[in-house]
Amino acid sequence: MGCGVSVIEPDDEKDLFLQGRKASEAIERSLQIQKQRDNKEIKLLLLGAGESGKSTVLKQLRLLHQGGFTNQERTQYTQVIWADAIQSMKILIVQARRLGIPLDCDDPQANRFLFGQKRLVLKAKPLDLIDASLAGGSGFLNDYVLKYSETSEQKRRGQSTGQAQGLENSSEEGFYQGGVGGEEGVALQDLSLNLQELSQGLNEGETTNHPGVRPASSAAQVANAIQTLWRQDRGIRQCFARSNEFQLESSAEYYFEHIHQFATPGYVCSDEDILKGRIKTTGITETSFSIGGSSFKVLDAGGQRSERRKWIHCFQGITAVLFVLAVSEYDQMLFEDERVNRMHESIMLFDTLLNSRWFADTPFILFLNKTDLFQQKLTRSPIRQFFPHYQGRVNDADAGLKYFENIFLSLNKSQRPIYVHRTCATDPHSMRFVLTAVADLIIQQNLKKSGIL
Ligand SMILES: Nc1nc2c(ncn2[C@@H]2O[C@H](COP(=O)(O)OP(=O)(O)OP(=O)(O)O)[C@@H](O)[C@H]2O)c(=O)[nH]1
Ligand SMILES: [Mg+2]
Repeated sequence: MGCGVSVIEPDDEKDLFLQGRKASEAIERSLQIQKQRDNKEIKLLLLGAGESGKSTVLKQLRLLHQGGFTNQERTQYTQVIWADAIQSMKILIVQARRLGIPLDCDDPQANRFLFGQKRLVLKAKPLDLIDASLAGGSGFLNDYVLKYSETSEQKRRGQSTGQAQGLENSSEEGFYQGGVGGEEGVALQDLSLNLQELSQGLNEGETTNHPGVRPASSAAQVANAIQTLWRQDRGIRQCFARSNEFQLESSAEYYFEHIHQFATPGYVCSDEDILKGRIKTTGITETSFSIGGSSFKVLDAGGQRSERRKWIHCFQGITAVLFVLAVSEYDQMLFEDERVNRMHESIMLFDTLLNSRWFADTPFILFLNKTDLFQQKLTRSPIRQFFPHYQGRVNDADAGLKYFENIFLSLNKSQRPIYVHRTCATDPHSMRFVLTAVADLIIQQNLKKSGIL
């Protein structure tokens, strides 16, 4: 904010009262100028739980209005996706064991080849196979280790609660605490997924005796092994179909289908890869756009619980809130706390934000996102199993979406309309229409608010 300078005339020099008055007038003028500037700029705040698709929506805006992504981002995503792909396949192998799903690759007698491929994947060390500096340096490494260090599930949970700063007694407390009750009686699932231990176990005596396993495997070999397991092992597919029962990247299937490209040194991600890739947002990013002659500032906030305590810092002067709900996650648990259903978390979050004093006059737009994944899972994961009040048919996507939409709309305690869109944030074609409609709506609302319409 710029500060005006008050000019002191010679006659006024000794008149302290006049000097003071001029100084406050100058400050007042400068505040007015700032306010006018703020009124002109549209501030759109993206909120929602972790992994709901906020940053993907922002990526679509960048494709539409900013010419897309930089080369540095494209190489960064190659590294991150490659590492996530390896780890995602490891997770499927280990989870299959936990869930009692027999894997074709588990039997060295029946299928020596697949067995060898499994060993290759389990022994692969993603951090040795990628260029960590291109992936985002130490920030990436910290997040990455936390993300995949299964023994830290409790730590993840600890980080998501009890660290409230300055909001302990406020009514907004709910949006970072998650509103979850006591821990009594809740058994922590031991996923037996400490991948480090797993790799150590392998190193102790399992390295030399099996055909197909080489001590040091190249990226191409690991990629090949992932592709083979994905295509040929029926147990891996069965386990994937039950991935709502554990934590797996939303785009794991895409990574496996395109595994060789991510393993190729020097590969530069396409727009589609970047839309499918995931880098968790930490803090709040601000991106400016010019849309339809209006200046937009889009604020993208990290949605995981530990990130939400930062939200309040950007609640002032918001023109509209765009709340992103991953509607497909009605059968999944939070990454931060595997006792809590993701849909329940989003409902609580939306309720707290929509009815908070901060946004009493702010328009809300609700994206029912990940409709593609929603549609795909309806039959294998019936909504009624998780939401017993649901009356619609099992595979009726429209009824399912309407059901969740009504739950969210029923939380509205004000007269404000809530604008709802069904979205697949990774699809540039449909998002172009949705985002154009949203921008038009916000521009109109802003003009009305500033008295121009
Ligand atoms: N299939 C599918 N995947 C989606 C969709 N929207 C987002 N994703 C994927 O979901 C993952 C998470 O998306 P992000 O945009 O990073 O989620 P976020 O809300 O920004 O997450 P935080 O930064 O942790 O708050 C990414 O791998 C996206 O590609 C969708 O509509 N369909
Ligand atoms: Mg994000």
